[in-house]
Amino acid sequence: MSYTDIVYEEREQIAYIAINRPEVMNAFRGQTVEEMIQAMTKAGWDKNIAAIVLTGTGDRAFCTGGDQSAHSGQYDGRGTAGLPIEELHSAIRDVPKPVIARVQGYAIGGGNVLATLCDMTIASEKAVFGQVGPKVGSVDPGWGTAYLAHVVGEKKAREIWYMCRRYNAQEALAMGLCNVVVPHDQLDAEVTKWGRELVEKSPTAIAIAKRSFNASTEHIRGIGSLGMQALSLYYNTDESKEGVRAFLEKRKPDFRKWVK
Ligand SMILES: CC(C)(COP(=O)(O)OP(=O)(O)OC[C@H]1O[C@@H](n2cnc3c(N)ncnc32)[C@H](O)[C@@H]1OP(=O)(O)O)[C@@H](O)C(=O)NCCC(=O)NCCSC(=O)c1cc(O)c2ccccc2c1O
Repeated sequence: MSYTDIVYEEREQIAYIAINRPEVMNAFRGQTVEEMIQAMTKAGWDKNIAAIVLTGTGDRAFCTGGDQSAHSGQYDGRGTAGLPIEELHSAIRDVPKPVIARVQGYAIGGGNVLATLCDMTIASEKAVFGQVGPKVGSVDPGWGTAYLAHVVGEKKAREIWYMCRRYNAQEALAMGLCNVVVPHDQLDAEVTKWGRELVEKSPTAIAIAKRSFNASTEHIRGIGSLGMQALSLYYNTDESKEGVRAFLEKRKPDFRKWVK
């Protein structure tokens, strides 16, 4: 398959999937998510691949979530809310090998959810993490909220979602949102080092460990798919549309005007 929205590479038994939409800070549209699912599944079930690195091209953004310019009530792809994002989340969870988020810039909105869902996160000191849902008329009702609480704790997860603040790499490290922070120019060397170490490990032991880690949070998949139905209805409200309009018009949203 040839890709338009991502770059896919394999080096030294490590697969690299990079969102390649720097003009929108590596935000994803329907096509992007389809390609990511395809690449994640291909790498995930290839016995020669030991680890998968998920990242974005350029220096500004890992991923800033849904492409707001491809959003008018619903996104432009398939799936409950116009993006097959649940399938991508499932692919990251289900592939029997470690997925590493290489975060070199903004990991915001749905981009933050992707980084959270990866098995491990390696961040550059320039990385910025955060949620924007309640600022732009959206929310991730499964992995992005409930699973985040497993990763950083209930209080911090609620702060992240309700307050929509940005967190630098050191703050993310302190709350357990990433595994390590390295100087920006050493990020690729660090990612390669972790990848090479994984190549040396027993693939079956790692697959069993991953499934075992997954087991205790598997119920969140159901919460997410139920929540996606609600999100789809929410996207069609004036309250949600106000968030998208305000972002594109570069102004503060006035949600209270639209609450029914
Ligand atoms: C990332 C930012 C914090 C950066 O802020 P900064 O001030 O540095 O830069 P700008 O705001 O001026 O942005 C520069 C440039 O990039 C464009 N851009 C940035 N993000 C997006 C985006 N997501 N979509 C489209 N375009 C984007 C921006 O418009 C500027 O373009 P110019 O042409 O004017 O230069 C800040 O940009 C920011 O907060 N971005 C908001 C990101 C956002 O709203 N994300 C979507 C949240 S909702 C979501 O992610 C989501 C996730 C899911 O998993 C879903 C699943 C199913 C359905 C829906 C889902 C969903 O909505």
